[in-house]
Amino acid sequence: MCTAATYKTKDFYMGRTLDYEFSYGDEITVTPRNYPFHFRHMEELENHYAIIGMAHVADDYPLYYDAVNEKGLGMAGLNFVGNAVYQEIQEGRENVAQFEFIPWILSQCASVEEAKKMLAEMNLVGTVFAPQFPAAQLHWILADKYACITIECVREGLKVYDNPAGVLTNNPPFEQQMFLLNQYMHLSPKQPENHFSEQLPLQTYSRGMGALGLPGDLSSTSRFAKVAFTRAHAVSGDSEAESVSQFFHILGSVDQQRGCCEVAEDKYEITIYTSCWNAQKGIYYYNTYENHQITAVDMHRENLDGTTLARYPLIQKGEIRWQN
Ligand SMILES: C[C@H](CCC(=O)NCCS(=O)(=O)O)[C@H]1CC[C@H]2[C@@H]3[C@H](O)C[C@@H]4C[C@H](O)CC[C@]4(C)[C@H]3C[C@H](O)[C@]12C
Repeated sequence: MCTAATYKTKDFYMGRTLDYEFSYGDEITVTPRNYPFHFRHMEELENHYAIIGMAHVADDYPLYYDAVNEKGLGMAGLNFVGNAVYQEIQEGRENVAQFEFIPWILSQCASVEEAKKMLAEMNLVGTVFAPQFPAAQLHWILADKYACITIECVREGLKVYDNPAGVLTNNPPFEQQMFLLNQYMHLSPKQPENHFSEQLPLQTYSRGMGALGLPGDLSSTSRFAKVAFTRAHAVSGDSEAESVSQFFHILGSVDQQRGCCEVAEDKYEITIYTSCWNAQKGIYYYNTYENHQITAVDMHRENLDGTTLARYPLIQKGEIRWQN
């Protein structure tokens, strides 16, 4: 399972949890402007926007999971197993392989508006990067500080939805996730009043009772509701430290602890990493399951006019700060 969200204070932030039972070998990867993208079914792109994000690098190619470009447009791919259906190659269209989708959009679009125009020309195909990497069945959240959309390629074709919740998890399709939110419209951060019965002396006995009924399990629909509620009510100061800290708390509301989601005997899905990027500043923050310290990589500290990838393996080891 995975969860992605957007968040706005003075700056615009976005990020995701990556929940899985194993890691592909993830690295914060900066693709500079002159790294050539050799697309499988389209012309090579020699110059483009710089990108920073989490990727598995194979044969010097950044297989991005989530990323943001220097214009502040960000995108994340989340599992959509059983529902993602890629298209057949078609002459006269932009045939984008699923693993090229994030680089193709982020290298060329400065905004969601621009991306929507590119999506109208796109044919998303299932071409694999290499035999050992079968096509990942994903759907995507794409956002800048003005707009957020969800992109799903299903049996009926490519669907693009406005995403007013600013949240994405996994199955079922996005429209159903949004519909299910109707169930929770009575929830509130304020304490409830007794509408149950005037004849009964009902009282609140604990703080937080306004959100009684907000799900806490790890299913995709429950995480969608939990994080949508948390994000909608999150309050923080405008500073970078307060905003980033609050963002990690928002996604922390759907953190997966080892042992609670068994996917095979003795195999558990966990939150491998949580990311948060400041879209305007091009800074990528993350922490990992064992390392709660927030670590940052700033794209603007790299040579963005270069031709080679800059790669930073995740710092996985946590440290305890002793006070005595
Ligand atoms: C496993 C990751 C998604 C995690 C997730 O959504 N978990 C939910 C589990 S569940 O459905 O709810 O059960 C996805 C997100 C991005 C994916 C990677 C990216 O798409 C980049 C390449 C794409 C290649 O086709 C496969 C390898 C790969 C390197 C992908 C491996 C894997 O599928 C990743 C890492």
